[in-house]
Amino acid sequence: MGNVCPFSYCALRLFTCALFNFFLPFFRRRHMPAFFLFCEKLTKRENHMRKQNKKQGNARAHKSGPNFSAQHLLHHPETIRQFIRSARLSSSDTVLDIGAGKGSLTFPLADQAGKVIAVEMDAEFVRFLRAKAEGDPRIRIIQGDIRLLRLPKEAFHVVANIPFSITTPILEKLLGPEGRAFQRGMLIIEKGAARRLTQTEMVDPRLLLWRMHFVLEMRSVIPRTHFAPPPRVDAAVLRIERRERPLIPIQQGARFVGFAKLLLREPRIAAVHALKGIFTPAQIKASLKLANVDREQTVLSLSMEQWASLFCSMLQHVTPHRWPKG
Ligand SMILES: C[S@@+](CC[C@H](N)C(=O)[O-])C[C@H]1O[C@@H](n2cnc3c(N)ncnc32)[C@H](O)[C@@H]1O
Repeated sequence: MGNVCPFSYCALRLFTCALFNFFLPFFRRRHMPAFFLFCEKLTKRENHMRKQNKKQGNARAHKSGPNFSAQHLLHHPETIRQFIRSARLSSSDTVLDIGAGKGSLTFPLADQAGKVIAVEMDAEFVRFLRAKAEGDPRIRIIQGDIRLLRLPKEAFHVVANIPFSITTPILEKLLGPEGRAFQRGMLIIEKGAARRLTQTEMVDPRLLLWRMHFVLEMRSVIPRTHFAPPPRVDAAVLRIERRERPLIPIQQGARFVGFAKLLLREPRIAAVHALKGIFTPAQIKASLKLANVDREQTVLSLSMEQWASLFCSMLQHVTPHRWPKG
């Protein structure tokens, strides 16, 4: 600024200021509405595109099924070997591999069992499996959703690394009335789920019912790094074995659930109090004695055998109109 005359500098500033103030209202009136309209249009367009993308995403998810993300393939050779060995299969066994993926279990299973039925929902995996199993009479590959398929009618075992996200529907199918021919299972599931299913204190009537007919046991933990891609959490092996003699009659399942639901409304109170709504005082005394239940023992701490004994006492001694509804 050294050689600029201060007078001309001030005059220039005044002139530009006046020019700006003169044209600004004009610009506002003429161009700003257009500018705002343009911005509004842009935002609308962006919102529209966002909605479209969301719709397409949903459609894709729907088409491929909600569980397609559950593709954690087991790739650790030693874990696979141990897992299959622990299933104790013989050449006369039929094995169901639920969610066969690329067959990391299917093919080694065929070397142990007489027949392997591999179920897989992903068309690409199915193509891969069919090509690899071509000409092998021991392996049958079924493409479909396990939840919608019929289970075998003849005795079968399940040895599988199942899609974790549908653990409950798979168990419902195997351990419920549909799984009449299901004998034994070795299932790889989420570690947390394996813990919940095998803990001694239970508040879920349906789980109690399953355990009237099956023994559930958590075996080894499988680190998440043994899968590709690794799941969020570690997995564990759940062993399921049908009891030689069910603790309650098979056909009384719904009634047992009703009984368990009523008692489990307050799982922390003593069973002697929980039973008051069903049994008379004399019946309570006799049933507790027969089931070997202490007067202070809570509902939560009842063993499987005690549950079964109390339920059977109800069937035997209580008039049906007092039985809790399922
Ligand atoms: C955890 S991966 C196990 C794959 C393979 N058994 C292994 O251990 O490498 C589960 C598999 O189940 C398949 N799957 C997911 N939902 C399914 C369903 N509803 N019915 C059948 N297969 C399903 C997935 O495509 C995936 O291949």
